[in-house]
Amino acid sequence: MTIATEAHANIITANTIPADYFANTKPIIVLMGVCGCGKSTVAAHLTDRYGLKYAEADDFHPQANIDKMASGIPLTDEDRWPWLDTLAAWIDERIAAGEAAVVTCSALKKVYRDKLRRPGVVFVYMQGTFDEVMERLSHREGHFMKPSMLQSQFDILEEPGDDEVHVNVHIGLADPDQEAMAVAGALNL
Ligand SMILES: Nc1ncnc2c1ncn2[C@@H]1O[C@H](COP(=O)(O)OP(=O)(O)O)[C@@H](O)[C@H]1O
Ligand SMILES: O=C(O)[C@H](O)[C@@H](O)[C@H](O)[C@H](O)COP(=O)(O)O
Repeated sequence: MTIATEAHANIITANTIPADYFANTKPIIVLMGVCGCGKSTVAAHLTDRYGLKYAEADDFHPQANIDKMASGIPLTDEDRWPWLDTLAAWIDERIAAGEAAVVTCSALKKVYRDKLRRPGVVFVYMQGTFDEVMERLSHREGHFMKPSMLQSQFDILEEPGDDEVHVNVHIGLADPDQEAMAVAGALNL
């Protein structure tokens, strides 16, 4: 059980999860947003606390995609479709096994999220300004995705709409554990 505090409430700026959404399904939490917004960090806190299965979408990219991004070239839709399909297959396995899970995936466009959308899937959108995310990215070391790629991610970002089951997390207000607790509170984990 999560004790949500007032501080946690400020971090969550939208929540469109229907009251009975998890009545028959376990939550599949897709942490989404541009590179460097904090998806993997929050995922680590959530999986530690709740023992959830975890998929990092970067691990599902073919090497060619990683090499392309590492050389400073954004992926195209064609690069992304098969990658999203393998991730969707992983989600289907969790649903078939009745397992709750966390997935970290940029899922920047609605059509990408449509590939992952299933009953029980909730998108947790980590929302920040370019400057807020750049501040985080500029301190991250040892990652193939360089800060110079951030603009290309914002260029194609489509924020989740009210017709999508999602929670918005306002980044930059709290440390990662508090962000994870806020997410857990919003999802009633
Ligand atoms: N709540 C936070 N406060 C401050 N820094 C954070 C927070 N969450 C993540 N970071 C830092 O921001 C950087 C990017 O986070 P990361 O989890 O790698 O993002 P993503 O998985 O979305 O690319 C990392 O250096 C991480 O330590
Ligand atoms: O669709 C894409 O362009 C890629 O998925 C891209 O989003 C990349 O994989 C990550 O952004 C880099 O990894 P982090 O998001 O973990 O920084």
